[in-house]
Amino acid sequence: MLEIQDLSCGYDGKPVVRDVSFSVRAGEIMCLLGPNGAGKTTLFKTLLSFLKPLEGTISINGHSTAGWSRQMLARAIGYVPQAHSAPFPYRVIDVVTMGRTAHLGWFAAPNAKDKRIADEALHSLQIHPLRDRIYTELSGGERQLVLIARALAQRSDILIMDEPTSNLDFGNQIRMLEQIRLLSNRGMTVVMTSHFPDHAFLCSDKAALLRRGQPFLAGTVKEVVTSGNLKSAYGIDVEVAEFTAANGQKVKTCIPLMQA
Ligand SMILES: Nc1ncnc2c1ncn2[C@@H]1O[C@H](COP(=O)(O)OP(=O)(O)OP(=O)(O)O)[C@@H](O)[C@H]1O
Repeated sequence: MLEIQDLSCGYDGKPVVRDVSFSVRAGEIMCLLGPNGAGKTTLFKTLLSFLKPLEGTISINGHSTAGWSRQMLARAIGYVPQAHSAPFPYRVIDVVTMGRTAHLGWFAAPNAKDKRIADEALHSLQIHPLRDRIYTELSGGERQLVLIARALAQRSDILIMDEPTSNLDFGNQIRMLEQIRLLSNRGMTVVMTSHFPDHAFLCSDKAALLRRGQPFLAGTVKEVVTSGNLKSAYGIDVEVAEFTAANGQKVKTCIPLMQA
């Protein structure tokens, strides 16, 4: 569904990220890991066409996205930014309806169908009670869910999520990962970033690792999230452990080893 081949991206002709190739199929989740400044946002900006690729191709359902209008791309890919403070105190329903922009013609205002789709998105995430609340008065976790609802209202098949768990407490991080898993169960393709390799174990089918000055890695979570790869990316010693929980669930986790 989403296929990236030999992609290099960066600024002013200078690559930040080189030779990136991966594919994510419908209903799969890919977790993109990498240290600060490795180029995760730069790669996302390129996937979303805010930056032109320096080399390589991005294809959706076998069609290169080069030359697609912003509207065509927005219908194919929804973007969920980190929960942010909106400059104006919009109501939640208005923020979510903004997700319909890609489907509106020039100067057209959202109609009853757009409002219905926005309401459906709120229901599907079980946050409809927030409908008439003011976005800027919500907690970080609630805002993040509203931004996901906005992307769902966009009705794209692919979701790009920039650190969907940032600013969330421990419980809400896990609830957010469960929510992402539910979206993928409905057939959505999700590419998300995280600063926690455990999140790849918890909810991803695939993982990718951007490392400064080293080759890009992509594959199954088991192939990519290894102690050696994490050490080469983050410069710390990490052990990957597996244990069986009381309910029989097998869980893998990364254990950092302190030097001091
Ligand atoms: N507009 C820009 N012009 C030039 N260089 C930029 C620009 N934006 C980012 N960079 C540089 O590109 C590199 C990658 O930045 P990017 O924001 O993509 O990293 P990241 O992996 O998303 O980092 P973080 O995890 O800290 O958010 C950094 O060295 C950064 O300084």
